[in-house]
Amino acid sequence: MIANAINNGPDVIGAQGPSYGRVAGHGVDTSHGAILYLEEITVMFDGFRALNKLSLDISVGELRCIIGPNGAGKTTMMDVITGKTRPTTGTAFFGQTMDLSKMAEHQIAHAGIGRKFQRPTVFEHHTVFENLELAMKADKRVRPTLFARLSSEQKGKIDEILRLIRLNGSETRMAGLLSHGQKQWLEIGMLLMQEPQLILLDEPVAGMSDAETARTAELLNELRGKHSIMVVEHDMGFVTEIAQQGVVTVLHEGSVLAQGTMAQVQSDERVIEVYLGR
Ligand SMILES: Nc1ncnc2c1ncn2[C@@H]1O[C@H](COP(=O)(O)OP(=O)(O)OP(=O)(O)O)[C@@H](O)[C@H]1O
Repeated sequence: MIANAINNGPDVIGAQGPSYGRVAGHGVDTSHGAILYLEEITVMFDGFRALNKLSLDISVGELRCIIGPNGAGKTTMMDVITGKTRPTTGTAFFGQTMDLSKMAEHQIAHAGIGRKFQRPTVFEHHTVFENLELAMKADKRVRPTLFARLSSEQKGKIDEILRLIRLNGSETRMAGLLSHGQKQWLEIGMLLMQEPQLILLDEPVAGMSDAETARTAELLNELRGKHSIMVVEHDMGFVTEIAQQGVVTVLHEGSVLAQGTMAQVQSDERVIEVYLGR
């Protein structure tokens, strides 16, 4: 199945854009316009339905925000997408051909789904630059060993990402000395180094200052259209900033309760009742 997908060849969109900014490629067949299809996914934990016939599609280049009350199933959904949790029933496809339920976690990561967990996990005893370099070299598609010199193209890519994550000028700082927000940006940069086709961000602004949250919104708005991104977040101000006119999905009790623009879901009585009106 994976081999077939790879044979479909690259599907590079936005090749004029920045080198990290490829929306699709590396063999993901997105010919029907979607990068992710979840269909009727149910996850049972000891008789409890964490996901209940959840169906959701993400389009190529879309920035999708997922909101919903605690326990709605948001993390479980990301666990299904990344192979950490297997669906009890239902199907999950990456592009047209990759059946995520048949792939191991490392295969899914290698196929191009990158996930950032809530807590930053940077290499604290390495510099900002080294963290980005290590992320690039952890990418199995890149051949050189850890000790190989960086090509000018690779250096250019790191510089571009440093600017994007607002850490240019801080490249020689130890990552352990960065603020919480800067560590989160660095980790987003490390994800971008690997050019994932789909990026999953779990509560990226939790614990950030207001200024850091605003800069994170700017950062995500810069990534808009260049990557397919799914963001789970409780901070409604932040979601409003990044959702713009795009689709926001509200999860509740393991399924989609409502879906639409931020304005539409904010005025939906059911959403107010179970989440926003609390
Ligand atoms: N491994 C597990 N075993 C049993 N129940 C689980 C397990 N993982 C999650 N659950 C339950 O499944 C439900 C969905 O949890 P999940 O963490 O996906 O929700 P969430 O929407 O991410 O919540 P939050 O906003 O608090 O992070 C919760 O009721 C949770 O207690």
